[in-house]
Amino acid sequence: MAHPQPVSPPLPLLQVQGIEMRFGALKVLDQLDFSVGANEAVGIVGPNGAGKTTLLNVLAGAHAPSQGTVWFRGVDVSAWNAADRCRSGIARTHQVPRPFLGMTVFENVLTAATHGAGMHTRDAGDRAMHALRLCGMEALVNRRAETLGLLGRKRLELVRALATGPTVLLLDEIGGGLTDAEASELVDMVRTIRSRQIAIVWIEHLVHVLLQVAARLVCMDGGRVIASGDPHEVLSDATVVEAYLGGVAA
Ligand SMILES: Nc1ncnc2c1ncn2[C@@H]1O[C@H](COP(=O)(O)OP(=O)(O)OP(=O)(O)O)[C@@H](O)[C@H]1O
Repeated sequence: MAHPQPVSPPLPLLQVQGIEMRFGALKVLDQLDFSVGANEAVGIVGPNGAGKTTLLNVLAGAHAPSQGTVWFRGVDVSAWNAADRCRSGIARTHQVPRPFLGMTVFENVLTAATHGAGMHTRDAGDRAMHALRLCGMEALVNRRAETLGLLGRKRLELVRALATGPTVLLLDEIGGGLTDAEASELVDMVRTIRSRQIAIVWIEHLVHVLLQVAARLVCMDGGRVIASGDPHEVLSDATVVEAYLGGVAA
């Protein structure tokens, strides 16, 4: 009789293990472990200074940690820089959108596809238009980025990240400064992106916005993960309530 083969759990898509990140004497990430699975949507919350953006920078290759390993699709990418990681499928947005202000919306997205993803101009043009259409920004292609308001710049930031062809998208507080109605538009865009089987890691202080997308919530404090799991369970965890919610349950 054939014996059943042991089934190994799927490898995480993107994973960090034992990460320590210091800025001089300040230890910002402390033996941190974190992972996101293929197609997963993970939200990250935590008090100011918890190390959330620093973690995103380590995942994206913008910071080289003093210790620890970063794995992407089972490959050790710890020594890869941000450009190499972007080309391999790790895209990110910044807390403050950074479009090329003098360029049009289309040129901004095209540049993401050519420089971020390393595509040739013709393929990059198709990729850029596809990303713009997917996110409902095709009517704005000829607008100069400097004429866009905050929501428009945030939407453009998302489209630029999408145009690099990511497998995982790292979002840093894209909801900040928006009204609830504007944040809903971003949520719709992120959901559309999710529907293309792109994993999401989203840092956000607007928890009610984050919960519309995140299937798992991670709470960080003091450079460590203090809770991870079902969002509502994490938000009622006593350690999270104390560290993040000022002692008052969400
Ligand atoms: N480049 C840097 N040089 C020195 N210190 C830094 C640097 N980047 C971050 N820090 C410090 O590291 C700590 C963590 O910062 P980080 O931005 O990762 O926190 P965060 O959890 O994202 O906070 P917030 O919610 O306020 O954005 C803070 O004390 C910050 O001042």
